[in-house]
Amino acid sequence: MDLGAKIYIAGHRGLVGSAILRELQAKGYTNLVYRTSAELDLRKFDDVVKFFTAEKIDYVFMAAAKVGGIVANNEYPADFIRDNLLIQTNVIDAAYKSGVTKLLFLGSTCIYPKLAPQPLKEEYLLTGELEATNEPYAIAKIAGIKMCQSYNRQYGTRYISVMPTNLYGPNDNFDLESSHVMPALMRKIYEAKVNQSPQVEIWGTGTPKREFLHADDLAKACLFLMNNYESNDIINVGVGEDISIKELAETIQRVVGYDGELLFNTTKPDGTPRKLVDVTKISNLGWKAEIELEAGIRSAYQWFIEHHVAVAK
Ligand SMILES: NC(=O)C1=CN([C@@H]2O[C@H](COP(=O)(O)OP(=O)(O)OC[C@H]3O[C@@H](n4cnc5c(N)ncnc54)[C@H](OP(=O)(O)O)[C@@H]3O)[C@@H](O)[C@H]2O)C=CC1
Ligand SMILES: C[C@H]1O[C@H](OP(=O)(O)OP(=O)(O)OC[C@H]2O[C@@H](n3cnc4c(=O)[nH]c(N)nc43)[C@H](O)[C@@H]2O)[C@@H](O)[C@@H](O)C1=O
Repeated sequence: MDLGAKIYIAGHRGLVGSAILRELQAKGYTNLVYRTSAELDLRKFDDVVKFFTAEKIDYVFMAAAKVGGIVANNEYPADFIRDNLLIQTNVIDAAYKSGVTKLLFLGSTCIYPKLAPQPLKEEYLLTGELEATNEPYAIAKIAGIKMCQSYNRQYGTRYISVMPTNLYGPNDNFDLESSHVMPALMRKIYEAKVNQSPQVEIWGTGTPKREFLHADDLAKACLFLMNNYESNDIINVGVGEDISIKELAETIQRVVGYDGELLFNTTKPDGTPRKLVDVTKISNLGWKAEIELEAGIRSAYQWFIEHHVAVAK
């Protein structure tokens, strides 16, 4: 991408989109376009086509999606499959119709089979049953991958599909009903400390393992891949290490400074037992994550205190 190329960051206020926007600005890209969902609802095809036609966009980072944690996915499956299919179909098709040079689509590691061998290699896509709690969302993501690949084959486009592991960082969603585990535990453990509660509730058994990548690392990977990756095949982005939810909670307890008891609520779902990604492919291209987990949690927690707690006062 030339520094003056016109770049659209879809979902620029979200966890991933805001990190991509910061990274593009830091690298000197100047011709950046973005819209909030109130300004441009990507579920509305005619509006999306009008936007792409008027803006003459060169590159698209596709970080707009209906996103949520395990319980939100489980309780609102229709919203997750419908909104994601609409958003990604409209953006991919409008990008093609308006002659976009290159597009980066973001999937997720939930596209891999629930019980696939670990670490998850890219070739395991569509080799087994998906995890039930997020199957509709995963099916939408798989449709997005197939749509990019099909447009590349039929129309000669350059659309790449990137599969990040679980993410965290600034502008994450801290709503306890709809968030992922990392922001949820930061908030719950912070509130338990402030309220001097002897216990804090953790969903599930605490035994599932997850891998956590800081959104700033993902943003760097996205720019790297936009500039260096052309294949039709999907590519994983992760750190190559995972920890149990119990270990995650203990790490957050250390960061927050709270030594109460962890109470595991086993009426809540565990989800997939493990989803560690194989990062051999991106490592061989010369990219690796830089932010160590506890340091990343410290900085994300600091962001939470400054933007949520301070604002609420
Ligand atoms: N968070 C994670 O752990 C992971 C995320 N991913 C993927 O990364 C991508 C970004 O996720 P993340 O940043 O976490 O999500 P967020 O929920 O933080 O942000 C999503 C963004 O999408 C925009 N958006 C949602 N609906 C619409 C709509 N109808 N029209 C226009 N814009 C819309 C929102 O815009 P606005 O703010 O203006 O409303 C928001 O900024 C997604 O594709 C997700 O699947 C993959 C793996 C893990
Ligand atoms: C990125 C990925 O994110 C989702 O999958 P997930 O990894 O299962 O999501 P999660 O972060 O919400 O949970 C991870 C683990 O953590 C446990 N857990 C404990 N306590 C809390 C808690 O308080 N909140 C949440 N949300 N989880 C908790 C929870 O029970 C589970 O065992 C997909 O739906 C899909 O969106 C997707 O692709």
